[in-house]
Amino acid sequence: MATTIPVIDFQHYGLQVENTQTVTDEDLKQLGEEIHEAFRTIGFCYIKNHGIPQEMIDKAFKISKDFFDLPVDTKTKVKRSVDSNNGWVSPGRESLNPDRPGDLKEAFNFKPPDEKIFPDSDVPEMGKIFDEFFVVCKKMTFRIVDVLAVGLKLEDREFIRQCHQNIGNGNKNQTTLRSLMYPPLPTDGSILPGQTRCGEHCDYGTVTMLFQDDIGGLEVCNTTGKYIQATPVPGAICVNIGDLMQRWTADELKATKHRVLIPEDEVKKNKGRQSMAFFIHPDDDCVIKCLDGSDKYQPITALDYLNWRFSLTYY
Ligand SMILES: O=C(O)CCC(=O)C(=O)O
Ligand SMILES: [Fe+2]
Repeated sequence: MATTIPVIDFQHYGLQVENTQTVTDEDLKQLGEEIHEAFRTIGFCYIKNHGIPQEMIDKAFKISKDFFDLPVDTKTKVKRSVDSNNGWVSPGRESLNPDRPGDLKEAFNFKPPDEKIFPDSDVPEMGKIFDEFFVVCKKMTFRIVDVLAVGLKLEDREFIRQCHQNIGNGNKNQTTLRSLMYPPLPTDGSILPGQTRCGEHCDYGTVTMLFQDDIGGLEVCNTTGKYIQATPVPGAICVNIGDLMQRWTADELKATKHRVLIPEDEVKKNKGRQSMAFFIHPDDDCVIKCLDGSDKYQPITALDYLNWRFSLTYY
């Protein structure tokens, strides 16, 4: 029974390994087994030694903070548009658990090549930093799905990677970098009953990479149905499976519910929290058909599936 989130060491297949030809089958098999076991049970793992430079992560957090600190009027100019999902999502706009009041968070979504979404005159470097970060996250995605293909014992080890070829081309793939800000919590009693930082939900896509600051608060539902802390592990990325991957693998892998509650600790309550999620989706026209041939779920394109999920989140 999985009651904790395992840490998987990517030292042999992180981005620091430039020439992947040198990676042994044995190393890949080991990683494949570890990631498969994590996603088959708790649906989450941490990846350490991933090779994404810490400096890049820090810069993306810093520039996001500069953005969220802008006045509401300025942020409103780059508000999320329904047709692209890109842009600013204002506080309370989303309830990831529709049974709860609006989440106490704001967010900024980016999917290239929509450069016009950045508030260039107010935060000049934002577009460049997000672009660079997106590219490196894409590279890391391929490492993760390669390992997953090995773990799933797919005949074609490149199959999942090929289904994600168009990441970064927003006209063909919906993979999105989302920066999140959970502001310090109001002390004036305005928090509604049941309101939280981020309601219980599963992610929609195949895989999510989550970068979080050191405040913590993310909780993951383990196999016993109990929520456990996904305490930030310095330097590690928190990685999880989304509903579409569960569907694709005919429930062999598990998309796990997670949430961010209001901290009980007064000091943490008065602090903001930041995280960044890279939500990975297959190419829009990729038909998601159960990999085991069971047809447990009807085949559906990645885009149709995502649009259906969005229609339940935003109304
Ligand atoms: O901020 C976090 O730690 C989690 C955010 C999350 O789960 C999401 O946006 O889907
Ligand atoms: Fe999530």
